[in-house]
Amino acid sequence: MDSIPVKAAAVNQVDSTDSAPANQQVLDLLQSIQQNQQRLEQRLGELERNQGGASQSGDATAHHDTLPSTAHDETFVGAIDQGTTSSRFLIFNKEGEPVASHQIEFKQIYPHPGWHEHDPEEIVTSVQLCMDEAVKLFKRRGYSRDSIKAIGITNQRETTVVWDKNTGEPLYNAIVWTDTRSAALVRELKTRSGADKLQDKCGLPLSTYPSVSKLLWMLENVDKVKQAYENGTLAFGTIDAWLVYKLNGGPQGRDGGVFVSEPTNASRTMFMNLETLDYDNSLIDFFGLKRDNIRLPNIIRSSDAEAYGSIASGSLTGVSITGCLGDQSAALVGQKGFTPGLAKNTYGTGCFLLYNVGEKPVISKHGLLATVAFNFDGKPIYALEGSIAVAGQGIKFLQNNLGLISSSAEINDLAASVEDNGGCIFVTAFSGLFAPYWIDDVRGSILGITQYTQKGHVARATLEATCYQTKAILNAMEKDSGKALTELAVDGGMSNSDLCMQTQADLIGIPVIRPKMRETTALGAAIAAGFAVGVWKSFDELKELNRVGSTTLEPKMPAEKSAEMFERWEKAVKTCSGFV
Ligand SMILES: Nc1ncnc2c1ncn2[C@@H]1O[C@H](COP(=O)(O)OP(=O)(O)O)[C@@H](O)[C@H]1O
Ligand SMILES: O=P(O)(O)OC[C@H](O)CO
Repeated sequence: MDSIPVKAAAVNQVDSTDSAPANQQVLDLLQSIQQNQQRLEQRLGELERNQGGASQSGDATAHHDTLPSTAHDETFVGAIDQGTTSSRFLIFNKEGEPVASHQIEFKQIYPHPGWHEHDPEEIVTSVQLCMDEAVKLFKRRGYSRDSIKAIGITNQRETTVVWDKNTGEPLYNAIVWTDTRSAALVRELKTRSGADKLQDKCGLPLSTYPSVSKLLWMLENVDKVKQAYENGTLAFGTIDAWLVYKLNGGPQGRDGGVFVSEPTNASRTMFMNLETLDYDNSLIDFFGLKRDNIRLPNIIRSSDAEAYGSIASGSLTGVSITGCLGDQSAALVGQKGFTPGLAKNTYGTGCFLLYNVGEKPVISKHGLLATVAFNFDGKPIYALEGSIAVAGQGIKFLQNNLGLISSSAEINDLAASVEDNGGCIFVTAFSGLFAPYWIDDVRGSILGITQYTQKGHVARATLEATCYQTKAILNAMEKDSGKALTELAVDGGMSNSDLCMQTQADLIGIPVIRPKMRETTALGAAIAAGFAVGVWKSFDELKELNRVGSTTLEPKMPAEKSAEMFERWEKAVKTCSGFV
């Protein structure tokens, strides 16, 4: 919203000391104009605060009710958050407060049951548009574009893009992390010798989830991809690599294209060795790929002032990209989970619990993943991860497929219209079940339906499904780490639901802490970028960021009741396993 020019000059020209009583009317009129002007400006301020840089579409998850009182010559860091359902760009000040943002939902492509694609070009254009719109808003608020010192990127992980290294042309739609088309291929891989040793090296179990299975499917099924592989022009990357490449200008960028990734993303391909933080030929061999035929992005640090290049076009042309993190690692950083023992759970499209385990990876024996939390300075920090494939996606299903609600936020009223789940359990296994179960022959199933079941029960069961899986993950984490969490930091779109977060606290029996500013994923990317250019210099400096105004949800349900609910969930999982 542009500010209305203040017409103060005419008012100021009236010198009230000269005024004869006959002029009183004029003075009163001028005073009333001045008061109106002030009211108008106040109202404008309010409107902008309410807009708060909020999203332009769908589920606005911006929570910036107050406009930070920052001096306009401050330093800012931009953050691109390229998620599964939307792209956003946020501009943060040094206090970690977003001062402007823009969000766009983009097309979800479901060509067949179990298939899920994105258009790689649309991903890039949505990001560019978000940057341009957020910068417009930023400038309208009186800030200078030159005060944006660096840009960080955070992104949906595992989603796989392949393109021609010479032309920059995508060779197929991006195959999204949720996609299960490679199930048969994965079953075959599991029978190969050495399959049981993979996780020790790369941290992930064989499943349809990591990027490699998506790449192998394309190599088997898409002629253009096969051909590029044979010609040695096949570039493969996760969304971070694709975005950095395109934002730098593609093949016209520096050195014929900036082609980099970093460990929190590269570790999700199954090609990266967790200890060396580099591609491991034994992993690549296992998958039957020829290293020379495939161009893999260089793995660099998550925070780097030079190597990520800079924005080649649009309103931020010339601004350097200096940090990058997969979205779940970024959320851990944004929640300031820098020390071992800290954990966060992000309820987005899926839901991902990351637990900082320190300087050595922990290979799970109980269905969790080992992953890189961040690598800012060459000393990587690792995390144990519990990945849930369907969280907010279940809510979107009720909205888009069943028409039970018309916006995500409505699920809360619908779920609150009933007292409990009425015996209903929704195993939201649209992509099979991920951690800690890793069952790929199960599909979404609603159990326990009777004549008594109402829409509200299904809504409640949808929210509860993520909470049960979180409980199962925490149980596994406790077994792997030998420690129990004492509280759980949460964020992500679905954490907006009080009912869901209360259910979560009830089921896990520990407090759930939700920050006021929930764009922690973007904040994490900004931190990675800001570190590289000295906006922040130490973890200590970040302690106070986003601390004020958090909500704590204490467990209220009797332990026996929550144990009984969880037992029913586990029974439901067993009941529908093996269905496919
Ligand atoms: N008020 C709300 N209550 C419950 N769920 C919500 C609410 N607002 C958004 N969501 C859910 O949050 C998800 C989006 O969260 P977000 O963190 O933006 O995810 P992503 O990064 O995966 O795109 C959507 O699936 C949506 O259903
Ligand atoms: O889109 P989100 O936020 O659910 O995150 C996607 C994950 O990175 C997939 O591993």
